[in-house]
Amino acid sequence: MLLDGSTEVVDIATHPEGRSQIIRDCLQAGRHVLSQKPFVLDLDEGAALCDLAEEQGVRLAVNQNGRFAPHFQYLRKAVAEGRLGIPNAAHLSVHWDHTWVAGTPFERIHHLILYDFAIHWFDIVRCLLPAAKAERIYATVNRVPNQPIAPPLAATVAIQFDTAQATLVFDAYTRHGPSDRTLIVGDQATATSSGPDLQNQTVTITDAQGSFSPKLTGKWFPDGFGGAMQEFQAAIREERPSSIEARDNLESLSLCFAAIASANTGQPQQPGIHRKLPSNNQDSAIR
Ligand SMILES: NC(=O)C1=CN([C@@H]2O[C@H](COP(=O)(O)OP(=O)(O)OC[C@H]3O[C@@H](n4cnc5c(N)ncnc54)[C@H](OP(=O)(O)O)[C@@H]3O)[C@@H](O)[C@H]2O)C=CC1
Ligand SMILES: O=C1CO[C@H](CO)[C@@H](O)[C@@H]1O
Repeated sequence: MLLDGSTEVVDIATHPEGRSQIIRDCLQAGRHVLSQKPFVLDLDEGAALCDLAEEQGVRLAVNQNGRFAPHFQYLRKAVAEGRLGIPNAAHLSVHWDHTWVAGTPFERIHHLILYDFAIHWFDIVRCLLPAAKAERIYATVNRVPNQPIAPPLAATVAIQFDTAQATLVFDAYTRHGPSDRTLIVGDQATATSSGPDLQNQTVTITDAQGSFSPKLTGKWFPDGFGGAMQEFQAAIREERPSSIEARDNLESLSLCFAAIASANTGQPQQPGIHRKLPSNNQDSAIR
C-alpha cells in the first residue's frame, strides 16, 4: 500500500504496542496519518513522530473521537465561544459496565481504565478548561468486589489547575442503572450533560436568564469517528493544523501518565515529568 502511491491518508487502528513503527513507516512514505488513541507509550517517542511528520510535510493526528461526540462537541463549542464565561471547574463521571473486554487484549492492560479508556476524558477536560494549566494530579485505582476481570475497574482523578479544578470518576463495574455526567462551571453560566450512557446525553446550559437544552443530533458511535476523520481531511485540504494534532495530544497523554504515576505511588504528580508508561502496565493478569 505504501509503495503503490494510491493512498494519501492512513488511519492506523492497531493497539499502541508496535504502532509507533507503523506510524513512522507511513510518515516516511509521505502519508498523512490518523492514529488511534492512546497515541503512544512514550511521550518522547510521540514528540519524535510529530517532528518527523513536520520534516515530511505531512499531518499526524490522533483519533480522539470523543471530542466529536454530540454532547462534547456542543460543550466544547459553548466554552470556546465564551458562553460560560471563564470556566473554573469541570467534573465528569462515568458509571458503566466495562467487563465486555473479557478475553480481549484490553483485559491484559493493568491501567485499562486510566490509560485506554480515560484518555478520552483527559483530552476532553483540557478542551473544557482550555486556558487553565494543569499543575498537579492525584489519582486512585481499585479493584471492586466480585469484579470478573483482572484490571482494576474503579478509578478517580483530581486535577488541580492554576485557575480551575477538575475531577474524573470511573465506575467501570456498574452493572445496573448506568449513568454518565459532565458539569462545567463558568462565571457566566453552568453547563451539564447527562444521560444513561455516552450515546444518549442531554445538555443543559443555565445562566442568569434561565436554562435551555439544545437538540443534539447523532451519537458518539459512529458520529464521533466520522467527525474526527472529517476534521482531519478538512485540515489536510485546507493546509492547516487539525484540532486533533498529535503534538497537542501529547498534553492530554501527559495528564494520563501523571495520573497513572499517582495511582502507582499514592502521591500527587506533576504532568510532564512521567514520560513513559510503566512497563508492567501490559500484564494485568499477574497482579
Ligand atoms: N473510541 C475509540 O476511539 C476506540 C478506540 N480504540 C482503540 O483502537 C485500538 C485497537 O482497538 P480494537 O479495534 O478494539 O482492537 P482489535 O484487536 O479489535 O483490532 C486491532 C486490529 O489491528 C490489526 N493489526 C494488528 N497489527 C497489525 C499490523 N502490524 N498491520 C496491520 N494491521 C494490524 C489486527 O489485525 P489481525 O486481527 O489480523 O491481527 C486487528 O484487525 C486501541 O488502541 C484502542 O484503544 C478501540 C475502540 C474504540
Ligand atoms: O471508547 C472505548 C470503548 O472501550 C474500549 C476498550 O477499553 C476503548 O478502547 C475505547 O476507546
